[in-house]
Amino acid sequence: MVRILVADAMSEEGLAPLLADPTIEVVQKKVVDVEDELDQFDALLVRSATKVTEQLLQKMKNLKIVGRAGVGVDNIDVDAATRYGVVVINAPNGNTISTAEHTFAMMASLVRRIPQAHISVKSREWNRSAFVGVELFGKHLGIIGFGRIGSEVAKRARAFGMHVHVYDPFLTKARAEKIGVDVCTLDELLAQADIITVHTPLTKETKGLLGPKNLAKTKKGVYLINCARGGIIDEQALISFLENGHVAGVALDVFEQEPPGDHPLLSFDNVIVTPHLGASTVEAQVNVATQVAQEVLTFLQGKPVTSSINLPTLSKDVYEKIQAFYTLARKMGIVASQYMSEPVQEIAITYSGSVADLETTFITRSLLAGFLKPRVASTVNEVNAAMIAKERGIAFSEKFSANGNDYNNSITLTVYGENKTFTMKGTHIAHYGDRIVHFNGFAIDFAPEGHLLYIQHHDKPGMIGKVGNILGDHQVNIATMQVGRQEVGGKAIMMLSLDKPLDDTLVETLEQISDIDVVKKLEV
Ligand SMILES: NC(=O)c1ccc[n+]([C@@H]2O[C@H](COP(=O)([O-])OP(=O)(O)OC[C@H]3O[C@@H](n4cnc5c(N)ncnc54)[C@H](O)[C@@H]3O)[C@@H](O)[C@H]2O)c1
Ligand SMILES: O=C(O)[C@H](O)COP(=O)(O)O
Repeated sequence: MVRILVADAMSEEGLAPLLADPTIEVVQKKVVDVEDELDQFDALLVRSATKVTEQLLQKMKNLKIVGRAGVGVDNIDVDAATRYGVVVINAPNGNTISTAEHTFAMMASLVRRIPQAHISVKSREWNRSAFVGVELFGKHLGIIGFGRIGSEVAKRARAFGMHVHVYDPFLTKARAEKIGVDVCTLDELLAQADIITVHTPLTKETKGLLGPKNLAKTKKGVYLINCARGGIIDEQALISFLENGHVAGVALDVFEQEPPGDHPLLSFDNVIVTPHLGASTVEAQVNVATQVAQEVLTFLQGKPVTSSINLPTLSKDVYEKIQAFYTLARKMGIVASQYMSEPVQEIAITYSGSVADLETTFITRSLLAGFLKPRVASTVNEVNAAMIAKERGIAFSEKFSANGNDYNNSITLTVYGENKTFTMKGTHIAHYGDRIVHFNGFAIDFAPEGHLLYIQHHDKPGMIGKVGNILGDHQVNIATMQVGRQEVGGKAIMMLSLDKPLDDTLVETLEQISDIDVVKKLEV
């Protein structure tokens, strides 16, 4: 039974596919209420309230995936999740419209002083002259961060007859032209805008982006809005610019610390606030919960997820094309790691023929995960394989060749160890399966699966018989056997597939046969 912890409030309608699955148990409780069972969950679903820290990840030993029902993953230690091999997914566009609409609601409320007027009337006052606002029509709106939400805000601003200026260092000219906005520098935006709204993620670069220096470049009487992340507008600087009257008003949905407690900003009459409500609509919550529930289900069924933060993203089509090579690569990694039972410095992978045209990042990660699995105690998978390889000083590279060299497709793996180099080549043949066609300098043809026994020997009559007799005497049945040699009387190999794993003592017995140089058990 798969167990999923839903740690923040989420739409039941969105979670329906998980709740309806009889193989899944969904527990809707806060982390503190399931402290004793944390190691029993396979998946964790959160919004922004639950902090997915390294400590929590350590406790959730069985965790495979974290689903964020929303956009921002700043409450999740993605690096730690990656190290632990935990996939992190989000629902990047389910709440875009709601947040853009909330931004607009805040903008209109801010310039027309609706929250203040509302409180006044509720206090039985009727003071019309105290609440004279300004129009949005004809005003210059500066949008910092022109992604999903920023661009939806722009569409609405244009409908209101506003002039829209956009600053986003990663915005391509083509996209800006398509949407028809004025793209400018940050300084130009700060100088022109009557109202500034921020829609960036909170990063090293955007933290304090509107701080003392940049706020000083804004027009006197500017209005500011933050429905993105607390800290993009520096709260201390904001207090100074409100106190000196430079900033006419501020609308905040987010804070550096949430909840903000008794924050000085809350004392200003011209600061209007909501408790992180951008995504809090029925529609957005159904959207984001549906997106993560579907993705988690897909992931638990062993299929590729499309909105992962720490995995290469694959469409279903691409996944179907790479699936066979993904499996072949994994097996090649497992075999190579066991054959090269020594420190390794570099792994070079060459994709040839049809596989060279595919998205190989995932295939490479699969190979690395296979290679590292026997060498590391912790979980290793596609999520953290590249990171673990780097941590262990194992460089890896990919090369591509259109020519499949006698095969429609092939993957050649070269492993550079401290004392030797090992090469193998594999191919996937439709309706036949995975085959290893070159192994350690020998042409051969075997399926990389089950209990394999590799023997390198001198090409002499009777070698097969000697090996066969010993295995037979110990009740080890040989399922298949492939042989190869470099030249008559030279070095030769046997690759046996056995019906059960071999004891180490038997390996030692085989090593003692004269003219046998190498014996390796390979378990795939
Ligand atoms: N208040 C809420 O409830 C709520 C809801 C949803 C999203 N959000 C937040 O809104 C923000 C935007 O979300 P989105 O879905 O539009 O994200 P997005 O990734 O689509 O857009 C972010 C944009 O910011 C730009 N950007 C990055 N660094 C920048 C910088 N230094 N200067 C200027 N632009 C920069 C990026 O190029 C990108 O275009 C995020 O912080 C998200 O967490 C808040
Ligand atoms: O990043 C987001 O998606 C928003 O901040 C929404 O957060 P919430 O799911 O906690 O409302």
